[in-house]
Amino acid sequence: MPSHFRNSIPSQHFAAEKKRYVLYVNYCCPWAHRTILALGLKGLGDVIQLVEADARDPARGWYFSGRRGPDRDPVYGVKFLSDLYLKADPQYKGRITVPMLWDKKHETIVNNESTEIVRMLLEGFDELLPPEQREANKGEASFIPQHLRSEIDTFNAFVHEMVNNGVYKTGFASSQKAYDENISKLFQALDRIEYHLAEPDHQPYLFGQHITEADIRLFPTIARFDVAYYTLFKCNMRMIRMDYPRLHLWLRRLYWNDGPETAGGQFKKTTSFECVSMIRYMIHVADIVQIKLGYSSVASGNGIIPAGPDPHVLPL
Ligand SMILES: N[C@@H](CCC(=O)N[C@@H](CS)C(=O)NCC(=O)O)C(=O)O
Repeated sequence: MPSHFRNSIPSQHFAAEKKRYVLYVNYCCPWAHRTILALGLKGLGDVIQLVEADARDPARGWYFSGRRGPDRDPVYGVKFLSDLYLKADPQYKGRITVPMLWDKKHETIVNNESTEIVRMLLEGFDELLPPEQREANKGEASFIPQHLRSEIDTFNAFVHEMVNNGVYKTGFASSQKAYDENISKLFQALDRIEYHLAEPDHQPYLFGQHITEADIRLFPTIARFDVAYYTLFKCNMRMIRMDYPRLHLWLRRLYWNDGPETAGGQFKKTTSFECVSMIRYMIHVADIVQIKLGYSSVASGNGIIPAGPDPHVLPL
């Protein structure tokens, strides 16, 4: 279902301003993860407030439990994310999703579509940053270099459909036929990315020497693959660590890199395997939602967290 709030920053109503916007996330959610990554990599921690809704209620959706994140929304003191959706639009009947970008000035939702939020974070706040951190001044090191823009857009669209969404289509297939079709497409897509990474221009990162938006959008799915999707979503034809040497190296390079290009280790710091149950919310069991527990509750229905793989990400 398409997201409902689709405004941009900067635009006539939504200027890029420090401390005006709040990004609501959950660390288990791969769509939120990409926005948390973009925020961290761009060094926007002082510009945009990051708030975690760490739990999910079967009837009312995401809320602030106080276990990992705050016990109330720090802006309005409400308990449920749905209160903010209804504040933005009292008639709203759509899904209450994270990530969600909130504007404190107009007291409304700017956008709740992760692909668009990522673009805004990467490019829309540059006037507030020091000149050397602005995309226009970074040349080939920018997150979406001019000469690669259409290639990155095409790659992102493919990854979105076949991989980011592909694991869900496989995991939640409601017939054997749908499962068979989706798992086959998913692994064909992973094979294609493995092949893409064989090109000298596509190493060490997806588009060469510098981390781009394409890396940011693929990482949350691949980081969860062996740990959650392989078993719990039955995406088990091949494993990243066993069967995709280039993709595995790409994953570990991003995960273990704590230098300036990852703004001090943003890929590792933002990947929370401990975060409660990635899938629990999908089967409508109320609890904290984190990657491993979350997924395990959904798939098996009994909340048992699998032991492996150990370690979650192998050393570089
Ligand atoms: N198109 C959205 C999808 C976001 C999404 O589905 N988020 C999930 C968490 S991983 C969610 O909030 N689900 C709650 C629900 O559907 O009620 C995006 O990419 O931002």
